[in-house]
Amino acid sequence: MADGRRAVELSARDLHVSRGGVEVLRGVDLTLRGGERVALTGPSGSGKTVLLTVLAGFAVPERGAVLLDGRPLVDHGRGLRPRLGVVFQGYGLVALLTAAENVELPLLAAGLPTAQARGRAREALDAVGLGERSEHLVEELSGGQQQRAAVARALALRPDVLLADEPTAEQDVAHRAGTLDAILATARTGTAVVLATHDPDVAARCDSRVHLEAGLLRPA
Ligand SMILES: Nc1ncnc2c1ncn2[C@@H]1O[C@H](COP(=O)(O)OP(=O)(O)OP(=O)(O)O)[C@@H](O)[C@H]1O
Repeated sequence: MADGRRAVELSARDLHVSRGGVEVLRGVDLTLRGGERVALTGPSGSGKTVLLTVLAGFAVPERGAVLLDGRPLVDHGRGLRPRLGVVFQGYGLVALLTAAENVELPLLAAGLPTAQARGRAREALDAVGLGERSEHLVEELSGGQQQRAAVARALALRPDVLLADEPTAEQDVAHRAGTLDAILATARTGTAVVLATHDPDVAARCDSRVHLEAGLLRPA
């Protein structure tokens, strides 16, 4: 591993998840290793977001389990959060903080010294082309800029696993390429990346593709 991190393995076993009385996931299996970049495709409403939410530990499956390095997510306790970077639709940014403060927040929560958190935030914001806007409040940013701030927040964590839900959907062509480059580059330091996307060009840039349909995941 380039920065000394050990290889990670995230595995989902026989996931069954219902939403609104419908079984959205009907026995999903997935194994993801450090350095792998996997595109998650599937029709709108097929359950990509639901799957990412379960992989992130934000929702619990009715059946099956998600294991990080062989242990259930819940067993990792507070140590789990800095290991998982997430970019979800809606972004979850704090509107009255600046972009930089939003990126620094989880780093400080993970115990990083302030100067180091600032440095990492700056680097991540630069990587997604948001350096010049870093001192702006989130509420002053456009939708696309907010999405890039959310990507920067996940990148700055240097997570073992990066789960991203259509992370370039709001971007123009130039920013789409740059943001995608920044996300995919994390695999070089051992991060495992899952990228839900409707964009065939984005899917093509990943190492492998899985397709979710009718509750089941298959290679694409
Ligand atoms: N909280 C909820 N209550 C009821 N139904 C839900 C809930 N969350 C998701 N669903 C349903 O679960 C299914 C899967 O939704 P999900 O958002 O995971 O799809 P998706 O593949 O990410 O779609 P898209 O590509 O449009 O983002 C949909 O039918 C959706 O209506």
